[in-house]
Order: sequence, then C-alpha cells, then structure tokens
Amino acid sequence: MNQQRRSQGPLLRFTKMHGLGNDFMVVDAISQPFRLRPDTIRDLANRNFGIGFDQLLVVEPPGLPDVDFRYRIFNADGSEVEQCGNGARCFARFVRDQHLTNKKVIRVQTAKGVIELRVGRDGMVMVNMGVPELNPPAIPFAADRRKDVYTVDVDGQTVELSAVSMGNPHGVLVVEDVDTAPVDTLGPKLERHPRFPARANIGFLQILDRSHARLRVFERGAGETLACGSGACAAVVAGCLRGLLDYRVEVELRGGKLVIEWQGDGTPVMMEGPATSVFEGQLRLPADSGSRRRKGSGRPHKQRS
Ligand SMILES: N[C@H](CCC[C@H](N)C(=O)O)C(=O)O
Repeated sequence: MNQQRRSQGPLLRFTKMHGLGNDFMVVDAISQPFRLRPDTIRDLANRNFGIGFDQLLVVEPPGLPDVDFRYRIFNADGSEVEQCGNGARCFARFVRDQHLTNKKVIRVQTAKGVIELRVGRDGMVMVNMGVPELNPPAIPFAADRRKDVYTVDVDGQTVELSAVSMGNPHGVLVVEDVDTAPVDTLGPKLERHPRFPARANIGFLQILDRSHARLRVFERGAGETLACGSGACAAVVAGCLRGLLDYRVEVELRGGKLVIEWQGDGTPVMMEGPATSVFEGQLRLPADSGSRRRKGSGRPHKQRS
C-alpha cells in the first residue's frame, strides 16, 4: 500500500468543456496547486489512454493590476501557446460556474496581451480578441514586407495564403469547398513550414457570400479540430483584407457557428459563440507529473515550458 501511495501524486480537480466541439480540460490553479510537465499534458490529452482534449486551459491569479485572471493554454502536444478563442469563451463560463468571479465583463491576461470576455444572458459569450497583428516579424511569418496575400512554396507547389496573428500565428487559404480542401495533407506541411518559425494554425476558408463563410482549421499542436475561435477571427481578417468579406461574418465550422466582427486595420476582432460544460472530474496524477510543491515554498512551482 505504502509503495502504491508513494507512487501517487495529488488529486487534481478539472472540468471538461468545449466550444463548438473544440474540447478542453479546464483547471482552477487558484484553489489547488498545479504544475504539469509537457509529457504529462500529452498523456492526459490522449483520447484513448487519458482524458482526451485539444487544449488544456489553466486559470491562474492575475499577474497585472487591472485584470481578473491569468489564462494559460497548452496544446495536446504539450506546447504552451498565446491564445485560444473557443477556450476564452469556456474560461468565462468556468470562472463564473466555479464562483471565482461574478463579474459580467472579465479581463484576462494571456501570454500576448489582455482579452475581455462578456457573458451574455442567452449563454453566449462575447470576446474582444484584440487587434490582429499583420506585421510579418510579429506574427511571426518570414516575409520582407507586409502583404494581404503571400505565395509560399510547399514541396514545389505554390500556395497563396494570408498570415495573421491573433496572439497566435495563423495562415489562411481561400478554397472552393472546405469539404474537399486538402486539410489532412497541406495542413501539416504548412503548420511546420519554415516561413512560420513558431509553426502556425492553418485555416481553409470557403466564401459563401460577403457575410457567410465556412472554415476548417488544422491547428498547431492539435491537428484538425471541430472549431477554432482564433482561426475564425484570423480567417475573417484574411477575407476582409482580400476584399471578399464585410465587417460582420457568420463563420460555419464543423462544430457549429461563430459570429465574427472586424472594422478593419487597427481595430479589435470581436467573436461571439457558445461555451459548454460537459462534466467535472478529478484524477490522481502520477507522483512525477511535475505537480509536486517545491521544498520550502508555499506556492506550487510554476511550470516554465
Ligand atoms: N492550436 C492553437 C491554440 C488553440 C487555438 C484554438 N483552439 C482556438 O479556439 O483559438 C495554437 O497553437 O495557437
């Protein structure tokens, strides 16, 4: 028994959530110690041997004076990233469901800035996703100057795409039909293309008319997901830059619809959509999962991935 107990780490409470089928493990790291190594995250993300999720979302105390929480995001491959739009909506629902706040407007610090979440009466959540970044070095995307559309060589094939950061990097292609788009073949090649030095989320955008579009996204660190909130924002920005979309667009993803608004250069992208809580659970972490407290410290050591 002792041997078995010694090999066991602490219990970790979590909530399983999704935004249009883009699914998350959400952890309150305010009321419980939390630190997971990338390999433990990968194990937990596994849909056969773990909990199964596209991203792990972590709620932490604020690190800045005028924000309510800090929001950390880890992909299924264990990589920590800067932004998750569907996750932001679930974050807002989670902190209210868990009584961590009763605010209607919640300011959240991410790795790349502050986003503002607003919970609506109809259960929808509005997110101010911030101003898109189009300057290549800041995306990051390798290009000698900013363009609305770049041509990229992929194994001898010339691909046209737009490059946009919503805090996280996106490449967006316009396609005739998302159902026949080469998501599985071109997605992974572009995700790791050398012109995206931090890798990228790759969106395949089908324009239906100036206010309706369809989108599939091959996500960095997770593969194709049923929906990508930051990807929908990046896709609308790309469509507007190309003169194909108006400022308010209904984006249909495989998991459902988002409404995205963008008034143009220098203005923030607004996203509205649902956030769903599926179940609450707890799991016994392995002793070496990285969630142990440092000797002598009152707070759990924060993972620096
Ligand atoms: N895979 C993304 C993070 C999750 C984004 C997505 N789930 C969303 O809703 O925005 C990245 O590596 O930047």
